[in-house]
Amino acid sequence: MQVAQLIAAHAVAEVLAGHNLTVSMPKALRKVRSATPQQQAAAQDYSYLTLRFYAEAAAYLAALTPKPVTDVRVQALLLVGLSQLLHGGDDDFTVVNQAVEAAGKTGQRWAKGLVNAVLRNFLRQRAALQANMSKSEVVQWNYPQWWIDLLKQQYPDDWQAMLAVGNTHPPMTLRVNLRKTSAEAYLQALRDAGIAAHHLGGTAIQLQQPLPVYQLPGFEQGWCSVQDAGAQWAAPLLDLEPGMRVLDACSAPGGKTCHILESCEVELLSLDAEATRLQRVNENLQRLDLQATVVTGDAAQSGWFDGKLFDRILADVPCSASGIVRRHVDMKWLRRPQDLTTFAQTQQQILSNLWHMLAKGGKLLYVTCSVFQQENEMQIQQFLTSHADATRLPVVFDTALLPCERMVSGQLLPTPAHDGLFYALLQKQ
Ligand SMILES: C[S@@+](CC[C@H](N)C(=O)[O-])C[C@H]1O[C@@H](n2cnc3c(N)ncnc32)[C@H](O)[C@@H]1O
Repeated sequence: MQVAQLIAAHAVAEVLAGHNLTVSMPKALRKVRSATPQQQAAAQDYSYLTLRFYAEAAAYLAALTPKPVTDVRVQALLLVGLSQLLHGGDDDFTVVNQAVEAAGKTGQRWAKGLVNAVLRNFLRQRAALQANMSKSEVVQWNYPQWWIDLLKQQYPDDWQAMLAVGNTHPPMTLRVNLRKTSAEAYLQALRDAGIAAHHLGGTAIQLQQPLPVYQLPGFEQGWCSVQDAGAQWAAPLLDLEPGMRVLDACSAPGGKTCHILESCEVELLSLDAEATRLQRVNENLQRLDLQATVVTGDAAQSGWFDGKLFDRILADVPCSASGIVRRHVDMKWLRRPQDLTTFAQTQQQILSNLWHMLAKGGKLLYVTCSVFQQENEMQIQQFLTSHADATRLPVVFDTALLPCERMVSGQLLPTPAHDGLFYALLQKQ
């Protein structure tokens, strides 16, 4: 798997240079076009592993190299190898041998010798290195200090569990399309296909192991979609009735748009600022055999609005993604504390603009996949002080329908069963 390590090193180096993994991974894969699907999948796994445990791997690398490694690709390859030795399931010597082979392909003659020496020294000195390893919280938890401090302050009872769950493999959860099948029938179809899964409740089924979607029974026929259980709360909370005019204001790739349409016969406008991301909405609508009006537009502006008020608005606003960090491991290292202020401003602009488009008596559901209160509770408090015609309704999660293991006033805390999302329901007087 030296090819996989090499691709992972390309991707990790790009992230450490400030680029998103969603852009860096395809770019890294294009550099090694001969990689098999298995090597590509392994490269993805190694990149995630390295970014999940980056602070720890970087601390070991610093302890093992008297001078910093200046070549970014060789440095990234060492981080990949160390992460595999620390937290991967592969045999130690296979990891080292493959990393040495991969180093030979970096174009640096000295790289093979250095990678060999560093990784073998790690294996030899592991116990002593571990004993002397930094006890800093950054190394212990593998998050930046500002992130740890903010969670400590905002969740004094839960911060450790939240950090720990963010470092685990995310579950793969499906939403069964009740227009085509039932949860019981789909569970049986999975069993018949030899796929282990269990019913979380309502439309949510969790797989024991993640799988490529083409292996899922009836995926192309629209029997199911991939959607975290926490995200499956949006459609039920909207309290939909047939014939309602509904806006999904930040809709791409269309998970919640499609869930709304699977749940109820409504007239839906699916808006997003990014035209390329809206292609995914169209693909999902087509696969699931659903209809919506899909429009490119800025939810913080009104140019796209035809003046007909909406009965329901879903505002699944752009955010830090801190509640889904186990799915977007690069975010821990790419986000900066000041980003929260920028997101909060955009979120407030979107919320205020959409409020004018809501009919009297109508409901707006504000959603983020963040756990930071600047984007969540504080945002809603600020909105309520400046909008006297807004009433906050309680967010009631019906746990007979779906799991909601830890919830604090609309804030779903991330758990093994679901991601961390925030929900606030506002009604116009
Ligand atoms: C959290 S994602 C939405 C996920 C989607 N609701 C789903 O369930 O699949 C946020 C989306 O907001 C879009 N976005 C960001 N700024 C926007 C704006 N000003 N107006 C409309 N959409 C925006 C992004 O392109 C992104 O697709």
